[in-house]
Parts: sequence; structure tokens; C-alpha cells
Amino acid sequence: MSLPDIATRLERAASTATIAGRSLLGLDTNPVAADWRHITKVDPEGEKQLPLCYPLYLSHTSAISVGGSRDVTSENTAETFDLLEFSPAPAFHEPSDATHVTDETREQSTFLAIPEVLNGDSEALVGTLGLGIEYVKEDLGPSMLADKLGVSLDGVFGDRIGNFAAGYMLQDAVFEAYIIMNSDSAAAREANVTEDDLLSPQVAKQRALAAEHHLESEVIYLEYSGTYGGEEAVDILEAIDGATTWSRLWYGGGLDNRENAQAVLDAGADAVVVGDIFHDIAAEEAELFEQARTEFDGPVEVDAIRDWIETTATVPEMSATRYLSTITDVPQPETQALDYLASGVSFALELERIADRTETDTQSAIREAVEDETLAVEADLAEVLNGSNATAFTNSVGTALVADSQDGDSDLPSRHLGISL
Ligand SMILES: CC(C)=CCC/C(C)=C/CC/C(C)=C/CC/C(C)=C/COP(=O)(O)OP(=O)(O)O
Ligand SMILES: O=P(O)(O)OC[C@@H](O)CO
Repeated sequence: MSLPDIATRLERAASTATIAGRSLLGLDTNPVAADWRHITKVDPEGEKQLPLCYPLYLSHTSAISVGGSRDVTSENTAETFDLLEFSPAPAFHEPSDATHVTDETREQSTFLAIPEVLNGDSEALVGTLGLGIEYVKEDLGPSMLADKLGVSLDGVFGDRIGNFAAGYMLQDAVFEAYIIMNSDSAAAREANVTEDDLLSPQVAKQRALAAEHHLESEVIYLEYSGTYGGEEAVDILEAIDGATTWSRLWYGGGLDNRENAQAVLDAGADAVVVGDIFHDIAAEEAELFEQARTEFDGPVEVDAIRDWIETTATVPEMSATRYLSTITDVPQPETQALDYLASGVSFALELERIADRTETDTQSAIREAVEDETLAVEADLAEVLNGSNATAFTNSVGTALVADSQDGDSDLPSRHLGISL
């Protein structure tokens, strides 16, 4: 038997074993964790910002998806991952274009999640993917290796390296088969999904079966981006959940309270994906801080800030409470939201005092001033970040915000945070 014959037989045997493992033995070989119930989608575009104490909020989510369909670049993606170094939950990369993927983002993300749209045009199913693979094979792969080895590779060897890089990246990637059901959304426009492409539960189930058995998509993603799908979404989830076994089933779009999150989980979603309501916390927190800086003059206890927020704002209706409500195992979202908002405002007020003292200092002098301060928020952060990470977080974020207020440079991109001093 020739070498190619042996390779063919081995490949066939391996794929038969895979199918038998999944279907006959019910083995869960899907690399996407089965116990993820809640994904927070963090968009790197400039207008979508993070609350100051984002590690506190993110300590309750299962994982973070970094990506978005508009105004995303490799730079703002890498900056978002820099901030998420301080996330208690793992972060993965969901690019909407292959050029958002760099050596840096590969190292910073747990895995690469590649969208494919089951009810859009062929561009959104395989076109962008083909373009992406070409980019990895011909540009990214060879340049990553050339950087590491210090020599540039071309000719037959360069081509093989490119093929290897593309194969390796895809082997490692997770595929998300999207069914986009809100035709009036950026994702729908991106994928050319129109009213005519919206699916009935029966057809959605058939496409999901094709995704599980033919595309081997690790995730089937029912997407209502920006709006809640209600009864229609529940019917589609029930139809897909009853038919598929190996792929994870995720729902995203318009979730902003416990009832709608619970409804889609009850309908069979393995996890809910939440985006807008998380970013909304940043603007709310910034507004509270603007009010607090005129309300409080001089050092103030966190308890006093908490009491003040309770009387100034309607906490049950705030985005912080709504976001935490979508995480069904957070027992008291409102109490938790009040604590986290108070931590954010307290941290910002303390940094404002440091900024007043250190006007026109260098970055290292600012860092020293932040390090010397005992910040009340550190104890809260120590509960969700391991080891010395809480101190590293307050020092890095604190230095960045103070330096930014003095138009100085900093290592961390503070423009992604809602608060500025
Ligand atoms: C091979 C490599 C390295 C990358 C491939 C990159 C690919 C194929 C990207 C596919 C992009 C695609 C088909 C996008 C369609 C639209 C979509 C599903 C977008 C995801 O939605 P969000 O970006 O989360 O939506 P919002 O911005 O509306 O929240
Ligand atoms: O922003 P929202 O509406 O929460 O949707 C989340 C996600 O499904 C978007 O891709």
C-alpha cells in the first residue's frame, strides 16, 4: 500500500471514530465549554465603552466575545484585549474581518471564533472565510513566522508554511453558524440578510442540522442583535434544540432582564449572549461620576457613595442591574449593581484627587503616586481577581486615567473606558 493510500485509510478511520463517538456514544468532544451559560460581547469600536470596574461585572459571566461588525480594527481589538488581561473570565476573538487577527490577538484570546451565516448570501457563508484563509496563507502566517524566525520565507517553502499556518489556525478555531433573524441590524446588513431570508422554526432546524453534521459548527447562534426575539425565538430555539446534540446553541439579541434571559435558556439555549446592556453601564457610571464630583468634596467612604446612589438614581432600572439580571445565577442583581456602581464612583473620585495633586507629572511619577495610595476599591477587586492582579489592575487603570487627564501617555488604552477624569 502506498503512503497516500495509508493516509487516506487513516483519515477515514479517524472520521468514522469521530462520528461514532459523537452520535453513538454521545461523547462531548465540542471544545466550547458545555457549562457556559452567559457570554458578554465586548465591541472594540470607540463608542462602545467599558465601565471602570469592569472586572467586577465580568466576574459573573462565563466568557467574553471580543468583536463587532462596524468600525473594528486590529488596533482597537488588541487594545480591548489589553484591558481584558484583567478579566476574571476567558476572552475569545470573534473577528468580522480576517485583518483584525494579529499575532498579538492570537496570544491574547482563548480561541478564535469564526462566524458563518446560514441565511445570508454566499459571501457571508464562505466568501469572507475564503478571503480570510487567503490572507492567513499569503500574509499573516508567513509574516508571523518571519518575525519569529527573523528570516523571510518565499517560494515553495513559503507556500507550505502559509498552508500550514492557515490549516493550523482553522484547526484551532471554533465556527459559529449564525441564523440572523433581525433584518434591521448591522449583522444582517453585513451578511445581506433581508426580510425574505428570515426562517421558520422548521427551516432553521434543517439549517442547524446542516451546520452540525456538514459544517461541524461548534456553535449554532440564533442572532436577533439589538432586539429581543420573543415567542418566535423561543419556537426556533425549541426546534433546533430538539434536533441537534453536539453543537452548542447560543441566543443573542436584546436581552436586558431575568425574564427574557431565562425564557431563551428554558427554550433550549445553552448560553445567552449579551452586548448592548453591558456597554450601557459605562455611560451610566460616567454620568453618576459627573454628579458625584460636584456632590462630594474631599475623601468619602464607599458606604456614603452607595447611600447617595440609592437616593439619586433608580437602581432597579439601571443598566448595571439589568446586565447582572441576565446572569441567572446572580441572586440579587440590584444589590450587586449598587455595590459595583459605588466601587466605580469611589475609584474615580480617588483618582481625581491624585490627578489634582500630580498635575503635569511624568507617567512614572503618576504611577508612583497611584501605587502609594491605598485605594478602597482594591479589596472588592481582590475578591474577583487572583493574587496581585487587583493591585496591578488599580495601578494600571489608575495611571492610564490620570495620565490621560493630563494629556500624557499611558500603557493602557483608557479611551475604551466610559469615565474620564
Ligand atoms: C480566517 C480568519 C482568520 C478569519 C475569518 C473572518 C471571517 C470569516 C469573518 C466573517 C464575518 C461575517 C460573515 C460577518 C457576518 C455578520 C456577523 C455574524 C457579525 C457578528 O455580529 P456582531 O458583530 O456581533 O453584531 P453587532 O455588531 O450587530 O453586535
Ligand atoms: O447587543 P445585544 O442586543 O445584547 O446582542 C448581543 C449579540 O447577539 C450581538 O451580536
